[in-house]
Order: sequence, then structure tokens, then C-alpha cells
Amino acid sequence: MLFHVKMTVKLPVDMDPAKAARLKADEKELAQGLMREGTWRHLWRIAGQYANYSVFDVPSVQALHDTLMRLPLFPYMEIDVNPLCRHPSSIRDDDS
Ligand SMILES: O=C(O)CC1=CCC(=O)O1
Repeated sequence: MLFHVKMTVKLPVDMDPAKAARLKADEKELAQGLMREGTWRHLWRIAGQYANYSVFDVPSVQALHDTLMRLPLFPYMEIDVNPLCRHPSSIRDDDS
């Protein structure tokens, strides 16, 4: 199942910079692992925002929820989820 996910990062302005750097490094490591295994299909920065558009490929809604909750930045993000299905006019056959 594919999901479009918008993540908006809202770190507290008074967060210790070392803690923020650690969270971002941990987020990157987990995100890149999920990308390598195919769970995190796309990761795009939204220009001009500390936010991203992502596409996740997971077996269930519960799996998506569990994956998002594992993210180190989860407590500091607003997350919007939209389920995706094939568009009948799509010419691509690899978007299952
Ligand atoms: O910077 C972000 O948008 C949040 C994030 C997702 C994966 C990552 O490394 O940072």
C-alpha cells in the first residue's frame, strides 16, 4: 500500500542545538535504512519549508503508523497522510 505523507518539522526554538543535531542525525540514519529496504520510496524537500513530501510503501495502515512513530523527529512533526491508488491514466506500471 502506498501513502503520500507530508511531514512538517517543528522543533522548539529553545531546543538544545546538540539535541536537535542528534535527532536529525538519528532521523537520517533511520530514514536511509527505510529507503534502502524500499519502505520509504520518495523523500522530497518542500522548497522554502522545513517539511517534506514522502511516499511510503507498507503492507498496512498499522505498519505506516508504526513506522512513523519510530521516527526520532515524530514528537516534533505535524504529519498528514493520504492513501494512494493507481490512476487509470497512469502509463507507469511500477507504482503498485
Ligand atoms: O528534514 C525533514 O524533512 C525530516 C526528515 C525526514 C527524513 C530525514 O532525514 O529528515
